[in-house]
Amino acid sequence: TVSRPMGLRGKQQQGTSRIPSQFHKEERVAMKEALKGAIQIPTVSFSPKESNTTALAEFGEYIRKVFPTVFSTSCVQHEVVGEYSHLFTVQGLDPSLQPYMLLAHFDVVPASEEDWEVPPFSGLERDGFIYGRGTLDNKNSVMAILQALELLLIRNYIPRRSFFIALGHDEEVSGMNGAQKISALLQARGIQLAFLVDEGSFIVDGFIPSLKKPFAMISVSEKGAINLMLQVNMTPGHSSAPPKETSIGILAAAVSRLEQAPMPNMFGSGSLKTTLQHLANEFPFPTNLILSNLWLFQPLVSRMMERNYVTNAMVRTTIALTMFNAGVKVNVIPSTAQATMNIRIHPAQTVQEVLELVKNIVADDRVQFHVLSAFDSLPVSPSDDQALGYQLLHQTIRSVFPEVSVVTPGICIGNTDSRHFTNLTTGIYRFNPLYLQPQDFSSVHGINEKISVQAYETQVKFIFELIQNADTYQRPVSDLHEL
Ligand SMILES: CCCCCCCC/C=C\CCCCCCCC(=O)N[C@@H](Cc1ccc(O)cc1)C(=O)O
Ligand SMILES: [Zn+2]
Ligand SMILES: [Zn+2]
Repeated sequence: TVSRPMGLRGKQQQGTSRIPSQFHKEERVAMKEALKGAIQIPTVSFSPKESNTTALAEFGEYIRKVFPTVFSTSCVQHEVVGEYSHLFTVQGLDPSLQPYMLLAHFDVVPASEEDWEVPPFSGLERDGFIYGRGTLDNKNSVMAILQALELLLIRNYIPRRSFFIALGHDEEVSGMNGAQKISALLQARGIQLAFLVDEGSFIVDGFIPSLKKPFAMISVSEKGAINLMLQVNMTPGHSSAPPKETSIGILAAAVSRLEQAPMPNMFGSGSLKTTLQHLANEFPFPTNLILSNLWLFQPLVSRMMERNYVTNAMVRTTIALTMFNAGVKVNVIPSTAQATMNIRIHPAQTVQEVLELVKNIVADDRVQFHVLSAFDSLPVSPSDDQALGYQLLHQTIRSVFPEVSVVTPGICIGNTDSRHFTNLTTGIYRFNPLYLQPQDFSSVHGINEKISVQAYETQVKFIFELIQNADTYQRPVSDLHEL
């Protein structure tokens, strides 16, 4: 099956000639060196209250230095928002075209030196790969977006359609000071976006064992989340005469019950069904037949999806126990035990429904529930012929990755800064133009995160083409029919 972007037919551009996405040797060297320099700035978010603010400020200086044309061209306005985040407004020639946004973040999660093959903030190049925290999540996007714009401006490109580039500084700790403030600022200015492109999905390769070909998944929604703290208070005392049950034991039994009772499989009411239907013909016999007849084989396929952690996360609400605290001394029975968990909510369920299920599984009145934060899954963005953002991504994937034959909508199992922009657009697309294999996925927030020089160049090329593709006068197909 060769899937085609159906919504963008006819003439591509009027007036301006297209700039080929070919870069000189010196430009290619400069772009990889610029990425290495960005990786060397340790812009770590430790918690909502603790980040390396010196590095965040230094990053602002760094992008000014390496992208001088972006900062000196009159059609580009630059603002710092929330102290460290950046908002660029690129003024297009035609105000009748609705603007869009390219979104990325330059804060990173911490990395401990000793586990890595190369120091995580070295940006070292080895065997064609640039190593370091942020090479996939998400300084690659930050740098590629600015790099593509720099190269377009150097070639005297002036966009027709206005667009915003928003670069968050606190995505890894929820985006409240960066992305959310940028969103509020644009809302106050009365801006509505045609669409937005952020991180959150890839050209995925090797996540489904019998599927040999990679496919591009554009995430059109993301799971909801609850950070939940469970607490048990009991009478403290001397460990030499312990009671039958302690706060630690009661809490441990409660969280163990949660681990033993997974949330229900929601495959039947989720978008993974659509994703697999798009992919059906790519599978060998008999999986192709099974996936083409989900009305019959749904129970079988939903069980197959549970077999690996990533596809399992796509069919159900997941609960990860992430913090466990109790006790101060070996011979003191503590009064309080606390366990914190990170719950990711499947779109077919709500925060309230999940909390109800969790309480029923714990089924112990001595366990208190404290919701630290919670939000439902994000609205599903359109992926039909009329969806401009989706169709532009599809078109650009086809031209930059001609070997990728399937582009499919999907769901992001993590959360992204894009969730702060639902007030500005219904078209939120999470897609990084990079191949991702399971071992790459493990390196994100893990060890030895790296990007190949060639993959980074291709990411710059993708954005270079996407910006030009967005300068289209083509209307969604249904509008064309009305003309
Ligand atoms: C047929 C299906 C095959 C599926 C293959 C899927 C492969 C994996 C593809 C994408 C990976 C998902 C990448 C997730 C990016 C999420 C970025 C992130 O880590 N975000 C943080 C943000 C956050 C949210 C809330 C907080 O309080 C702090 C941070 C996250 O934890 O989600
Ligand atoms: Zn990220
Ligand atoms: Zn991350």
